[in-house]
Formats: sequence, C-alpha cells, structure tokens
Amino acid sequence: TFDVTFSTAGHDVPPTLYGLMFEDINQSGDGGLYAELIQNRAFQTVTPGTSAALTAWAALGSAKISVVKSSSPVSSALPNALSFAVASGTTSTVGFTNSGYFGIPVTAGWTYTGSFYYRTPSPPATKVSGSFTADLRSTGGTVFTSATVPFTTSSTWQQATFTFTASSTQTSVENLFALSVGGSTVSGLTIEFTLISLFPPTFNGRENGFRMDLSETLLDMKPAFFRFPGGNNLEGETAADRWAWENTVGDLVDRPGRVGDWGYINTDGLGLYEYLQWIEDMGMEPIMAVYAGYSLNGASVASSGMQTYITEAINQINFVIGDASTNAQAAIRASMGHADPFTLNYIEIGNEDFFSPTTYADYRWADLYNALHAEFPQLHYIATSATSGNVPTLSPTPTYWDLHIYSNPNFFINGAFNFDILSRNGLQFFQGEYATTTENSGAALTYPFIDGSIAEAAYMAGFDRNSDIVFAASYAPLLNHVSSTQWTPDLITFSPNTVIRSTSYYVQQLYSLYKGDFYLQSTTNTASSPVQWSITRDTSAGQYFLKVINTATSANTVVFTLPFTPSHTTGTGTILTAPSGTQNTPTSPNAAVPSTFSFTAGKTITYNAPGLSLSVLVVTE
Ligand SMILES: [NH3+][C@H]1C[C@H](O)[C@@H](O)[C@@H]1CO
Repeated sequence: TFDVTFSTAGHDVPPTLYGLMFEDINQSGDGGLYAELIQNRAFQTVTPGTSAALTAWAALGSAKISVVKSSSPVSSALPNALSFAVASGTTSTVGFTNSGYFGIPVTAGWTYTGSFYYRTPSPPATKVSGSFTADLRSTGGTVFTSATVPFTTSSTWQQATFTFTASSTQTSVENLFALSVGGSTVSGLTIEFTLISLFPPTFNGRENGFRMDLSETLLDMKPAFFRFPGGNNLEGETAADRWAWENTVGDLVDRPGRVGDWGYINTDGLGLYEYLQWIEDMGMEPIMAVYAGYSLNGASVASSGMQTYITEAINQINFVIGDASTNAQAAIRASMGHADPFTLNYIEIGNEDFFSPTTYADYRWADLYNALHAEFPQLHYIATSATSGNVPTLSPTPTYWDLHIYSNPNFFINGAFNFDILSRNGLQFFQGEYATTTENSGAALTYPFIDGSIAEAAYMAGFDRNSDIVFAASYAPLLNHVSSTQWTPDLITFSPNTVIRSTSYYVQQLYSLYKGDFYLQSTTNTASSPVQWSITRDTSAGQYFLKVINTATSANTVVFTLPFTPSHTTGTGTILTAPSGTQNTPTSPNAAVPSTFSFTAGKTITYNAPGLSLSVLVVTE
C-alpha cells in the first residue's frame, strides 16, 4: 500500500503543458490532416515523361495520358501538366482517374468540392464545346455521384469548378475520382490539365482545410499547442530543400511544393496560413520552428550565408504577427483572410541541433536569436541542441530548451524523476518529442502497446510534478497513414476513412484533459516505485485530479489523505488498463479504451489500481 498525503502547497501548472508535435511524416499532412483527396494533383517536382510522374493517375478508355512540361504553364510554380490525348475517330468514353492517397472515402451526405485547370494547347479552328463528367466511382466502375462540367476549347488556361454529393457511404475506400467525356466530342484533341483537386467537407468548413475526423480526434485531447512544421521535415536534405514559408502561402497555383524529408512530395497546400488558421480554430497556440541553417545531409550553412535565413525567419514571423498595414509579409496574411495577427509566443530555432552542435553554438543560434529577439523581443526562443536537462553552453544563454527522447518502457519508468533532480536555475523545458519505441527486449513497435503507454504515463507524472520547469510536452510522431508509414509507433493511425486511437493516445488525452491549473505537492516517491501519482487542481471548478499510475502487472493500493474533507462523497474516475502487450490496431481498434468508475470520496480515499493502469480520480470539494 502506498500512503499519499497531499498539502495545499504547490505551484501553477502552465496552460501550455500538453499539446501536439506535428510534421508531415507518414503522410500525416498530405494524405492526412490536409483534406485534399487527389494525390499528385499538380505534378509538382516530378519529372515529365516518367511513370512516377503519373503516380495515382490512370487513363480511362483509349485516351493516352502523360505528364508534360507545359509549353505555357499555368504558373511559374506549376510547370507540369497532364496531357490527355484522344485519337481522331474515337467515339467511346475517354478520361482519366485518380486513386487518391491510397483510397478515397465515399460518405453519404458529403458534398465534395472539385476544381481543375485545363487548356487546349492547339485548339481546333472552330471552338469545341462539350462537358466532362466528374465522378466518384468504385475501382469496379460503380458510380456513386457525379457532376457535369462544361468546357470550351481554349489555348489559355481556364479553371473549372464543380460539386457533387454522395448519397451512400462506402465501407471500402477502393474508389477513384474520374473525369470523363464522350470520345466523339474530343476526338483528335489534346487537352492539358493541372491542379486537379477534390475536397470533402472540412473542419470548421474552411476552404483548403483540414480533415474533419482527424481534427475532431485531436480536439478531443484539448491540446494547448501545436509544434510545426517539424521535426526533420523543417530541415530539407539540403538548404534548398528546406521548408521555406514563402513557398507555402498565397494561391495554390503559386505553390511549387517540395520533396519532403520522409520520402514523398509535399504539396504545401497545407501551408503556413492553413496551419495557423486551423491552430486558431482548434483553440491551440503555435510553437513555430524556423529553419536554422542545418540540413539532413549534415551540412550547415556557413556563417557568411546566414543572412538569407535570418531575413526569411523575420519575414516568416511577420507573416504571423506583423502589422498588415505596414508590413509586406503581414499584408499577404491579410489578403488570405486574417487581417489581425495570429497568436504566437514561442519560436523554435532549428530542430535537433545536437546533430550539429558546433555550428549551432558557434553562430547559428546566436545569429538567429539576436536578430529575432531584437525584432520580436516579446517572443520566447527555444534552443534544440540538448537531449537532457544538462544543457550545453550557448550564447546568448537560452531559457527554453526542446528535449527529445525515444526509448523503451524501462527508460520511462526509471526516468520518472529526471526533472526532479534538475536545479531550478531559470531554465524551462519542452519535452518536444518522446515515445516508447521498442519493448524492453529491443523489439520494435508498430503500434503503441499498453506497457509502453503506462510507462509514458509514469514519466508524465514527472511533467505534472515539475511543471514549474516543464512548460510543454508532446508525444511524437503524431499520425501515420496505414498505407504510407516511415516511422512507428505513432499516436494515431488512420486510413482514408478510419481513425485508430492508440493506447498512448488515451494517456496523452487523460493528462491533457485533467491537467488542472495548480499542482499540489504530496508524499515524495522514487523512480523505482511501481506506482506514481500526481495531484492537480482545477481551481475555478473546485476539482482535484488524483492521477495514479501503476506500471506493475499486479494491482497496487494507494491511500490518499486529503488536506480537506470533500463535500461530494461520490467521485467519478476514468481508467485506462489492459493486459500486457495490448495494442489498438486496425484489426483491434478498441482493444483498450478508457472507462469510467465511481468511488467514495472522503478525507481518505483508498484506491486499488489494477496492473498496467492509468487512473484519474476526480474529487470535487
Ligand atoms: N527523427 C525524429 C526526430 C525528428 O525531430 C523528427 O522529425 C523524427 C520523428 O518525429
């Protein structure tokens, strides 16, 4: 039995304590949160004439399709186009299809919004008018919904738009978007297409917005912050490939896209504005990274070359918080629909610069910090060259540090007091990435498992307890598409029409929902204990959140002695527990889900915590 008495002494819990780390990894942006359903919609960064250039596209009927460098591109950002050639004398239906990001969801009641640019490089002497049919169909050819899209041949680019509404819900995502036309209408013609787009309804109805079910899944965690755009995906293989904010704003037709750092093309349709608008809609605040001159090929920008990136970072921040009436970058933000500045308090300078500590310490940190702090003294700047609380020497001395740790359950159980032992010297820590990535045996994990998730919960009791120096923490990576994954495990696994909440998702959710605003000191404990606890309070609600983590496989009893006698003698608790090895997977998505229970609340509360469990007992004064 563990006897826990707690006092009314303690410290505030920062409102930023639990949030989300994001980068476009595992198709978590394109094909995930970003709601665009068409993969390879604008043939960005592909090599014309190659089969890879046609990824996700296929011809319908006898038409010939290929990706060409248009002789008159729709924009300088999008030089490529789909060339659709119909032989003379064709009479049968012709067209082309797109298979989406490994499938396309068909959901009853959804009105889909589509558009495409098209032109006829060599229009016939007499204009030809006709109409395309845009539809959603099964790979077997069953059409679920369609729209007629009139067109007239023209050598200049036109943009067509359409909508259609699905009347059925298909459990299979083996569906295609198709554009087709009667062969006789277009026989002998070659028509170019690009930026062929299809959106489902989006979160908060935002144009060019985010996928609803994934947004709702994240909203259910009430996350306080969103770290973006990376992570490795900020850095580029080279400086030229980095995530550069300016290429991600403005009209979609002006966004070139880039080769992301996880093996697939980033359309950058999910760009800086879309991130910020969604973060605001979700009630979060950004922790925004700026490129700091180090890329994944191991090269650092020379000191003499830093000004370009300093200017870029200043402009990136001005896009977010500048005055639209006086600043050019802020004026772009206003023109996109957000005249007022977005909320911004934290800037991360680089990512994992412990891989390039010398250049970071010699000049990259100072160059960026000094310039940004001078321009925006109100912002907090986070350094990234530490992996633990024993931080390296940097000048100027950083206050904020982003720490990353990926390990096994034993690390998180034995490390539960890693922050207790740090001196309070003014440093503030962001545990920006952490996860149990292997079993204690070293075996890799494809999905989180209950043993690792409860170990993470033990470590997180340390975040609550030390939230006087831990201001933010986020599990990583956040999301993975079942059909395109480069890193496991991940917090949330998704397909085009399903979302699986892992056991670690529920741990993150419970800590975030029951964060409270004040931590109450209690009986000290040790890392070797199988039971960890944390007591926080929601002061305005007069509620106390007694978290109990039992990392043993057998039950353990905790007896709490409160510093008061609650007037409400019945309390409600929530528990996540499961047999060792349990995982939520696509075949067993709900193997372990939280459940609620009632308990008797008094000056003392005896709680029998099952093996491998995280429980939150809510006591009302
Ligand atoms: N390598 C990990 C650390 C880096 O910051 C992330 O991009 C990766 C997982 O999210």
